[in-house]
Amino acid sequence: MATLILTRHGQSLWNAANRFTGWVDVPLSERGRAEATIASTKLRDYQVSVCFTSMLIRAIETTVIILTECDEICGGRIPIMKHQEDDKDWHGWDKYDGNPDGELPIYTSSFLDERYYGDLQGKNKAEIAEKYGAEQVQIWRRSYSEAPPGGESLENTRERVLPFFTSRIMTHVTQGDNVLVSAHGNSLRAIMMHLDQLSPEEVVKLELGTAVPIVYEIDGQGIVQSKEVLSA
Ligand SMILES: O=C(O)[C@@H](CO)OP(=O)(O)O
Repeated sequence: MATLILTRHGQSLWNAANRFTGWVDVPLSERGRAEATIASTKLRDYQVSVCFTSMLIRAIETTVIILTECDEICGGRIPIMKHQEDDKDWHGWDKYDGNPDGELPIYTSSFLDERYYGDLQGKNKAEIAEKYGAEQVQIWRRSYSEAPPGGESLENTRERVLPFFTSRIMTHVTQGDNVLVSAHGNSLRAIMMHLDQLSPEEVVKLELGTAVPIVYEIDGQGIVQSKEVLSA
């Protein structure tokens, strides 16, 4: 049995400004950093041995705050960023003869990035709802297969995220490693759709709070045995 912790990043400066963000690399707000610190406290009784985060700074900041504000979760190891090690362009600059047992790897991957929001990126959500109607905007934001103009649908996001999740992340989980994943509303929705066996109709209602950890216990066959949302 292993623990898989999923967490959406803390509030970003564009979440606070109600702007569509997608792949725009916006950092956490002050509140977002505080939310990540609270998440860290909630996770103090868990120990992880490998972490994954998207390439976007809001997810990376959230991971680092969780691991360093309450370092029990690292089990005495030092967290080290491992940037795109799978990438053919990775040039190995962070290679050194260290002590891997004393380190907690944090793998970054663009497969975990937020849904690409296309032409909506940077636009204010309320202004777009005024222009196109609240119903249309809700469909762009939450439907499974309808993509926002020029962007990715949740279905497209799922096609991008799931192969990485099953090949890289679940491999650790089924071997018994406790894993922390920090990502985004829509990339995590895709993962949770798979873990919770949600239909396209059911996933429409799934909303994730900023920096709220979701803790799964998963057996060696990859079957979910329990799920707990560590909300306030
Ligand atoms: O703007 C975004 O990238 C996302 C997450 O903040 O928004 P939404 O909730 O509309 O998917």
